[in-house]
Amino acid sequence: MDKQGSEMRCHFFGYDSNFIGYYEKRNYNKFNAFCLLVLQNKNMIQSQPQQSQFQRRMQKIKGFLNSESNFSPVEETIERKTRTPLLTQQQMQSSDLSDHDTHSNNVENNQIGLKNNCFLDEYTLGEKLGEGTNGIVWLCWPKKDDQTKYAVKVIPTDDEEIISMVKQAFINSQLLKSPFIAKCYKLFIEQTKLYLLMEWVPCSNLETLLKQNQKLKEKHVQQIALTLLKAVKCLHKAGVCHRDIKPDNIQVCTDYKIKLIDFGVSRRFVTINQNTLRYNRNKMMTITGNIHYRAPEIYRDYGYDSQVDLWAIGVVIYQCLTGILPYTSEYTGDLIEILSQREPSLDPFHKQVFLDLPTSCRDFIKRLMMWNPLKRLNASEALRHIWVPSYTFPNKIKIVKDDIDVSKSSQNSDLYNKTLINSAMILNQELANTLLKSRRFDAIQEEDTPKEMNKSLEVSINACSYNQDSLKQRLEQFKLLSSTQIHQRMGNKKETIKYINTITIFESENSISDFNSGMETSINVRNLQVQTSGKNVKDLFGLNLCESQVSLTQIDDIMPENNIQQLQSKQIDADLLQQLTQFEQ
Ligand SMILES: Nc1ncnc2c1ncn2[C@@H]1O[C@H](COP(=O)(O)OP(=O)(O)OP(=O)(O)O)[C@@H](O)[C@H]1O
Repeated sequence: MDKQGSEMRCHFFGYDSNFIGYYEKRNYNKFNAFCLLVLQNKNMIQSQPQQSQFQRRMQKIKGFLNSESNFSPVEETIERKTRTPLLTQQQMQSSDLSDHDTHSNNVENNQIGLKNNCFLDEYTLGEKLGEGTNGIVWLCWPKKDDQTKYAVKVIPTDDEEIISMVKQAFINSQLLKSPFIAKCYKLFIEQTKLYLLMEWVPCSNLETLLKQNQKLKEKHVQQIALTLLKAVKCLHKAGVCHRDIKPDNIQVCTDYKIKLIDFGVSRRFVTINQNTLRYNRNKMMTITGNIHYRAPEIYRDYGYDSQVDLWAIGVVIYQCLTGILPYTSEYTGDLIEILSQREPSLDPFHKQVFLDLPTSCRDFIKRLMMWNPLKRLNASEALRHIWVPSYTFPNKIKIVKDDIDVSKSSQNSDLYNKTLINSAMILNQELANTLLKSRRFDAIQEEDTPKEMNKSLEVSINACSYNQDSLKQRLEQFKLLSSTQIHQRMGNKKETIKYINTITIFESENSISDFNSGMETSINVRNLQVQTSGKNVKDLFGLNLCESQVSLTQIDDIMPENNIQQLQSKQIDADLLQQLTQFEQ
């Protein structure tokens, strides 16, 4: 294609029913310039299979046009007020990450929008909605239809680097379809200003809410967490990392459902190798985002991935529930030093405001704020955590209904039961998930393992009487043991894996036999049975098998003694019973 014979890369830009457009990349000193060429009549590709194969490849490439190198400024010959093509949502919808063939209808719809009009020719500006570091956000509406309201972010700039970043952010936003992410409709790039036309989210910002109330009610935070996680799940599925999750970027509606805004520093971490057309997951290196919400791995040399968004969610939830940030310091340098350390800083989890939170909630936050991103929950896993309201109990975990003696349950504390069940569920789920996940890492070990070991874990609940210390100890053992096993497996070590088959919590009016010791225990002793498939596990508190202590969720205060006594007289609650009966397979 290059008449001078110099090497040029050719980039697909778009096509309509007749033509296919390309960018050619040329080097002008340090800038890469692109020429838009309408090169080829599509009909020149004769055979039908060839044409559809070509179109498939083009669709894929088009989806990855937005890598920084590909989206360099376009030198336009057409004289117009806007300097670059106005990118419409319709056009960008074609940036499909899927491997499947796209319907030709979609293809026909994707047209390049070269518009001559200015934003202010088409829209009227209304009141100011907010202000960020990059620009001011205004309410606006089309001149032709003043009933439809939008938000527009006006960014005063002619800096090519910023323009490129905003384009990147805009394109990233086009990949996302979630009710919990504010939509971006159009981007106008003018001589000295950018106009980003967005969905107007007529509600408060989380930052403002926190300033007004300091902290929020748990049930409201649960709703925020649920919708935020759903937004982030969608984001990550599309291969986009937000990288700036913080209260300012979370709009909270009256029902506490959120809309995520501001994709200013978002990044595509999934790209395609244009030669092989295979997906690559890329590590990110740039230190970005608000310092208080930055994950520790952002400061490491080896790069980070989308798990940084989960850390940020952990910090946001911590802040919403306690009214304080987990890591603070008078000097930014000190904060960076804390986060740069290899060893985790557990200070936030020892603060009284944190310890006052319910166990399942603390467990959730700790799992989101794991120092090691590999041990941190991802968005899908976090959505399955018991603390998140839409959590549906996985049918793999079985609780035997007959084991629940309702007549005796009135003596129990429903809260206490919930705590136990929750903890057991979380542990079992964690183990089950890890077993599933780890199968691909250690397939050979799986073969050596008896088949039934891969089956789901079983939880049976009997009515219980207990001794808190004994229970706590047992639960700790189970927790540590399961964590140990998990990390043993994740590390793909060769040690024999000992599985935990059953965890049983039971209560009896009569004396009961302790499974592990075989000792008889008295009436008011509550027991937790932990049955392992192997012999007694020698290194029960095998911290040395784990990469770091922080991987072990601390069960430090299941329930204070006086609370238990207080709650023992309460009836088991109807919801709990219903939940339990749902477990039946
Ligand atoms: N779609 C929207 N609907 C309603 N209000 C919005 C919308 N987008 C932004 N805002 C308001 O404008 C404020 C600033 O927006 P935004 O965070 O996008 O700006 P920014 O320059 O990227 O800020 P920063 O980079 O400092 O986070 C927000 O905190 C929010 O209150």
